[in-house]
Amino acid sequence: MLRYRSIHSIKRTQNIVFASVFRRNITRISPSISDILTKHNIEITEDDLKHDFKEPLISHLRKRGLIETCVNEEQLRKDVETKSLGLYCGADPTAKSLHLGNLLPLMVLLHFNLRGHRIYPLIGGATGEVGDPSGRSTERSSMRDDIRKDHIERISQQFLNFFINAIKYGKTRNPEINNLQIGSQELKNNKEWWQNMGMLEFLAIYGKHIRVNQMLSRESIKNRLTSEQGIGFNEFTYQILQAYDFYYLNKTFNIDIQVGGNDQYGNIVAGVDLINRMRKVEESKFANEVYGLTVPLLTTSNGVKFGKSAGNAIFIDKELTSSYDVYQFMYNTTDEDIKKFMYKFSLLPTTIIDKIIDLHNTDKKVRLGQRILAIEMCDLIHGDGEGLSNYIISEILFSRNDIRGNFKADDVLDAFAKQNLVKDLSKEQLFSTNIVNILHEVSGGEKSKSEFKRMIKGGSIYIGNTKEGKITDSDYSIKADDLIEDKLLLLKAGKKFYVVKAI
Ligand SMILES: N[C@@H](Cc1ccc(O)cc1)C(=O)O
Repeated sequence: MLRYRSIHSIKRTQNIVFASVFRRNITRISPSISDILTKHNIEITEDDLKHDFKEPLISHLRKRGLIETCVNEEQLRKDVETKSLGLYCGADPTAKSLHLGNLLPLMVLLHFNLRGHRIYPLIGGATGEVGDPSGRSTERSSMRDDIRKDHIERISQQFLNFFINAIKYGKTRNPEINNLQIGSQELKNNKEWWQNMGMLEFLAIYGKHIRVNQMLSRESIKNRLTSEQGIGFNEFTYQILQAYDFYYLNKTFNIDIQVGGNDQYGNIVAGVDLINRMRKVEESKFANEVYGLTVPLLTTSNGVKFGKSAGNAIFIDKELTSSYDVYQFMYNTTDEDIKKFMYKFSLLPTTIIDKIIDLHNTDKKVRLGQRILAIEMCDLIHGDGEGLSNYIISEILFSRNDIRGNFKADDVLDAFAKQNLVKDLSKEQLFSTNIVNILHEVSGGEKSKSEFKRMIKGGSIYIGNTKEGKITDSDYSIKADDLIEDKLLLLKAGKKFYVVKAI
């Protein structure tokens, strides 16, 4: 039963009753998102919170659209519910930062981790030197050693931060996660085992178990063989390196599952094959089955690869892509893609996502779905509260909705403080002089007083973010009423906002 309606259809009195009933359940969720849900009368019940964890994990991941192919699915469905499994997913240090496209396999690791399984993100310190031909039509250009090292350090840190943050984020979206026994997380670098491997040793022990005809039949190789440029021996042998990684990790750390993008299918299967062949040779008896999982290649409804904006990747490193840009990117999601992306990247209960989407569909212009999706993505990557801050900033910049009454003064101050855009001024100072002096002061002398006077004449100075706040008199002095919650003053000069904290 849907216990919510569009805000437009609820009478004020009803609204208050609903809100107070709902708040009991919702307050256990972060205000970053619960305030919006409450405002739209979306109730979260205990059943909603428990629902996803009652589903068998593989079914749940399929429902969330996180699985494209699954090697040995039938057995995996059983093992995942009864055993503690280890999973790994690798990324080569080809760029300074992971990007949104890399997050999908990490979400699979995350869901397993929440249910107690061990996860091992792996940085390809060794494989990065060779270059994966998967999904590429041309050869990778080589990279300087010092640059690769720098990438390795950065991506290793991003891996660790991602999982720490994503789990924290998860707890703010579903308190049920606090009751779970979360699995361990350990970072690996395949340079660790490759740097001591001798070529002779490798060929003698493993070479004969790796079949060249199978290597030639992989999609990524076939395409390149027929290309004019051909394929270098390094890229041709890449799949062996990844196959051996899986074998080594399975034998040494009991890692049972490799997760990757759909273009990694060939490399993952190569690993499963090598493990099975070596087990026969080594006569290992009690070993578990091994598994491969690939996630779909994410494309948008416009047919472009997800995670790129004007051809550039959206990075998870804040210094390369600000969280505000992540928000804007996700806010531009088409209506058709919202559910798909929310299922994949949010840890909100799926029943709540369904309610959000139903409500979104009643009035798409409101862009409720885009807003929540953008908040979810920012909070997942950069921490709870980031999304709300960006939501507030973009509402102030682009919307005519009065922020007074819609946002708490502290949240607005917090949002702008993150961008270093809040200026503290004492109330005595604020109330004792005219608006031109205040503007001059808060702009840091960026514009002269006469320029501000001219702007007032031209009608482009406002208090607040609505038309009603237009200032027409250069001698106007700020009143207590102009402050929001007695502490926030928002000034708009042309396209620019100045945020003042009255102390
Ligand atoms: N080949 C993977 C990275 C990787 C490297 C080593 C592995 O063992 C696993 C995965 C990629 O390019 O995305």
